[in-house]
Amino acid sequence: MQGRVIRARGGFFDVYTTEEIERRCRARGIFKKRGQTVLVGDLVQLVPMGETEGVIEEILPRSTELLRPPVANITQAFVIFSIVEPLIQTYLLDGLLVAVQQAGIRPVIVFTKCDIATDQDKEDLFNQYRLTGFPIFFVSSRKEIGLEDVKEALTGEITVLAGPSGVGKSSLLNALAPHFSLETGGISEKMGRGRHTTRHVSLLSVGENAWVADTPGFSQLSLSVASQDVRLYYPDFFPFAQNCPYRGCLHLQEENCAVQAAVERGDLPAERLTNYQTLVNNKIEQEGRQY
Ligand SMILES: Nc1nc2c(ncn2[C@@H]2O[C@H](COP(=O)(O)OP(=O)(O)OP(=O)(O)O)[C@@H](O)[C@H]2O)c(=O)[nH]1
Ligand SMILES: [Zn+2]
Repeated sequence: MQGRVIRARGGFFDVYTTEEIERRCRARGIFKKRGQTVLVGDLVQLVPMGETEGVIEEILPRSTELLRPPVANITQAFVIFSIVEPLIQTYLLDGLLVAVQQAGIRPVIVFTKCDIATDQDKEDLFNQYRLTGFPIFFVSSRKEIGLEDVKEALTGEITVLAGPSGVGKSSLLNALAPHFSLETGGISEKMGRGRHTTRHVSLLSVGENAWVADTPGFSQLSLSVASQDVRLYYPDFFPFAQNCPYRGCLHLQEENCAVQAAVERGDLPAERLTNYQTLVNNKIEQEGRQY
């Protein structure tokens, strides 16, 4: 029998099985000997025991593996930013898009709190990210705008949420699946998350064959990409970068850089390039300090 590990606690693993029930499982001792750990998100082979228990016999190959939170087989990351309150910082958004792709995970851009943003703001953001080809959603958890489209995007996927504090990640999860009643507003939750409390990641069911990790992932700190590789995560630059005078053009100050030319013509959003250049320059500086 197969199943998906959705929770790990005190040496037990809760596995959602093909029978569509949860079984509380132990892992075979052999994993420890091999130095393997069962992760939340793992697809496992198990032997059922009784009505509600089982033993995990095998971990099936993982497509992705995150360290923070420790979760396997994430297929997509919702990169979540509010447009206002707090005001969007596109530099952080662009950095998260790079970090997510670097982990082999597909980014989905979600702009929250649409109820308090202007149409002009939404249009500008849409135009800024349209050429990346990543899916873009505009939602309001408070006014229940755009939630159906988001639900559809979650189907068949294991999703992790990423984004700064206060942008409405918990509110979005609550709006999608009200039975979670996650704490929102930050304060009480942050106190519960004190330095000494261990946070366990769980997968929450947000519909049939749709799972979301309850602990956000990725941060600016997790971005370990080399300066010359940043450009590999800018699909909106690709069609123009082909015409740069030489391979390996970093699109910084190079003469006849086709990406810079595209921005000057208005074919690429200027902010995408300036954020990119800041990121690359910061990386170059960091690398310089390491030697
Ligand atoms: N106007 C408006 N406010 C919202 C919306 N969604 C969330 N908020 C408010 O934004 C604040 C932060 O929401 P949370 O859901 O706690 O944000 P979070 O991203 O989970 O924050 P952290 O737990 O700190 O990471 C709360 O005061 C919410 O009431 C929305 O759609 N519209
Ligand atoms: Zn270039």
